[in-house]
Amino acid sequence: MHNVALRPLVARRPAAPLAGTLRVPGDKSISHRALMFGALAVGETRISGLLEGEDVLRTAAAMRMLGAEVTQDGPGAWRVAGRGVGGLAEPADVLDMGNSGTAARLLAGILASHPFFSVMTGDASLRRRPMRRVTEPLAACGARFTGRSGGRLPLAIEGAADPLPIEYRVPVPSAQVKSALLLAGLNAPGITRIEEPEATRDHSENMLRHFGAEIVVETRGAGRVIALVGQPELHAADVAVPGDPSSAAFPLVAALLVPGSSVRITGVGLNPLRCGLFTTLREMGADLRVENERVEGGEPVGDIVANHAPLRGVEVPPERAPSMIDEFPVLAVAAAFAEGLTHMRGLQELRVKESDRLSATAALLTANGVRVEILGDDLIVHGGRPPAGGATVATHMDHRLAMSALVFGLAAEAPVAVDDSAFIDTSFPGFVDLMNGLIAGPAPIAAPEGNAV
Ligand SMILES: O=C(O)C1=C[C@@H](OP(=O)(O)O)[C@@H](O)[C@H](O)C1
Ligand SMILES: C=C(OP(=O)(O)O)C(=O)O
Repeated sequence: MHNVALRPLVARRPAAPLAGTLRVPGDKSISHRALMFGALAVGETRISGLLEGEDVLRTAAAMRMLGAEVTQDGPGAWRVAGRGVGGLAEPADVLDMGNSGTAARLLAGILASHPFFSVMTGDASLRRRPMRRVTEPLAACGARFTGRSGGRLPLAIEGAADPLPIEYRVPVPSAQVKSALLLAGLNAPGITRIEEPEATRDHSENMLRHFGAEIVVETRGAGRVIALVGQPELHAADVAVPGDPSSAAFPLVAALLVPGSSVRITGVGLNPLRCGLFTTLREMGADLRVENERVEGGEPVGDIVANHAPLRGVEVPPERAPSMIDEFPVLAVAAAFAEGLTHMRGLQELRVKESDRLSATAALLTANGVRVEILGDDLIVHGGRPPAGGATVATHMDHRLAMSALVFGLAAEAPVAVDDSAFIDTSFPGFVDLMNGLIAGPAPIAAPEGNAV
């Protein structure tokens, strides 16, 4: 349990369908990277649309502690005056990455190849998450990591004085591990070569190119090999952060589930390595359209229109998992309202997120009257009966569980409560107001009687 006051909420069926046009906050993955690459570039990087969620604010604070000048000019508008590759300075205090796996793991890569001592920690959720997946391969550049049992945070890091380039095949599909190694490779002479057996989100690769690094990406089977030439001069570059498809998932699924709804979400990032949920929902019969497709800041972007439609269960193949890894809790909610079985395969990575999302998602649905099975690393949701609702869901310091449970409550027969909504701010500040703003009449998401939000 964390030590700030809990913020319970309850969601109930709205008096009217969801309708309107909205923008979701900036992409979390791209926001972290814009601040980090900006700090490693020479000159001033200007960022628009930065996600001002807790996770990204932790990265901003860490970059400041490492000597970059990070300034907020207005909502979403930030500037980073960088120190150049290898130019960051020893932090005077512990780097606290809060709830953010991305911030912690990418930062480990940066710290590994800077010749100074640092200590990193995080909140109770992050301190439970595995870090050896980055510290073991990063040690090959000459860095030393000392952590708690299981290699967990807090972690003491002695960065390499003369970092070596790394060659590594990432054993799990993880953009965080890949990105940590690329960040370390930036300050090593020679070629850092990373192979991933399955393609994962490529925002680091795209942004490295955007900042002037030499990087070659080759397809190998279902995966990729990435070769980065070390010690480039990165040049400050402007970054326009698109709306986060992982955040868009919540209003979008809510619109599919609440009868009569029609919602347009503008400026959503449509990187193909992030679009597995949209593909799956279409296969389920969802009425989803993409309009105004365009490229902004090197990433594909479009407006998504979602209209309520009946859904049917589908098989989600394991090779699709990396492209929708954060969307399984909300897909499971959609599956509960679909006709028939939805079988999601190959979800082992869900066990090491902010919570064990495989068992917590199953618990969310079971508590609310939906039949669910976990078979090895697969999740099977039995749809077909109107989900009852009525439970209070334990969210385990996990923003995606909290938002998924509230979306469930908007369509279930009885209201659904969450024990704590505080962590929603890590990725989707303003979520509750934005959802309530789509509905005419009394706010369907609110504090339970007798609780102030
Ligand atoms: O690289 C990134 O920005 C992210 C990668 C994914 O984690 P893994 O690399 O652990 O799969 C994802 O779950 C996380 O929300 C963001
Ligand atoms: C897994 C997530 O984030 P992170 O790993 O950065 O904590 C997420 O946002 O769903």
